[in-house]
Amino acid sequence: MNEPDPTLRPDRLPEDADRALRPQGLDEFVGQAEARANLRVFIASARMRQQAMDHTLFHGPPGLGKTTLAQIMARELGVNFKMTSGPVLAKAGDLAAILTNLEARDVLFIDEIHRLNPAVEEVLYPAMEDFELDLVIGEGPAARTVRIELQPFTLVGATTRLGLLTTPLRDRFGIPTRLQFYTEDELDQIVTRGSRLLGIPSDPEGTREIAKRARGTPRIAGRLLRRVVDFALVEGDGRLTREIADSALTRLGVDTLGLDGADRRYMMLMAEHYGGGPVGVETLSAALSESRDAIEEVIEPYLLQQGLIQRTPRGRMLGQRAWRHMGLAEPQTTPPAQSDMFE
Ligand SMILES: Nc1ncnc2c1ncn2[C@@H]1O[C@H](COP(=O)(O)OP(=O)(O)OP(=O)(O)O)[C@@H](O)[C@H]1O
Ligand SMILES: [Mg+2]
Repeated sequence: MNEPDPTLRPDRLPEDADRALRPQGLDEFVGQAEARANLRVFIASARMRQQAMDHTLFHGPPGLGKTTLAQIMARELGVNFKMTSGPVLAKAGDLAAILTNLEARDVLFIDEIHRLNPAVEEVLYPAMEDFELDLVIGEGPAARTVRIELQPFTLVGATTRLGLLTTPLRDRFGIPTRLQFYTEDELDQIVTRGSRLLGIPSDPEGTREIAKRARGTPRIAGRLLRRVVDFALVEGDGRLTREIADSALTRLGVDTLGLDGADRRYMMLMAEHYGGGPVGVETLSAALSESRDAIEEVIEPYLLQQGLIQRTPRGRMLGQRAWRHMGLAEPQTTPPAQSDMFE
């Protein structure tokens, strides 16, 4: 009677559950209301004018839907989607080959665009601005430039590090769009939709528990949902309940704020070794054996958004909320520079 329905076994879940959960159109895409409303207008306008949509840059922490939105743009524009990434484009010729193969109005998506090699970036400027390619043929005094006309296209760039983009590149995007962390309600909708797509019955309190602990990030919500479903099938009766979600997430080391082991290690280090800061990011990176990039791109944005840490000119500081969350007493000696901050 309590045997799980065999058709719901985890190994019968869609092969690529990540792809299965990916929204296909703007209407299915939850959250980012402002970005979505603007994109809807720009897409409709480009279609009416029958022109390539303006170049678009998505920036924000990982897993918030940059790649998904780029794919949706191509689909809604009714054009091809070509995808590459900054580190993959080693030589100017690599990019030239891709650009010359684009059809009119196609979307070219370059992920991690802050990691473009400068020589490749040079090629991108005239391509973005005038749909032209200036290729240097030969070397030394015999070198000459040939100009190749390109089809008008839309470049969609994505980056987790806006600050690392060069100004000339950044300025060539007509539509810069910052993606925000999702609210609990939005994540709840995403989880509810996900469990429906996976064929798993869910209680509202069950999906809510995952939403609360998804770190504001749809990719994490999807991953946690799949793990909770595993527990629901194997240890429960196949239903996503609050109890199952809570016990599964706790066993996975995801706490009530959605923080994981890396987040807690970061906060505990600051509390126990640096009295709550200020601490420089290089120091934290060395002590945690985490790359500076991982700290700045993955760990810190959510802690900052949650008011668990602050960034000051002298380094990172733990916020009051972090001390409370860790169940530790905040040291009483407030450094003078912080004395104008209210308790
Ligand atoms: N608004 C949304 N609604 C539902 N699911 C979403 C939404 N945004 C993202 N997702 C899901 O979250 C996952 C991550 O999205 P995506 O790959 O687009 O993130 P990203 O911003 O490109 O991340 P990265 O910076 O790591 O490349 C995907 O599986 C996608 O289906
Ligand atoms: Mg991506």
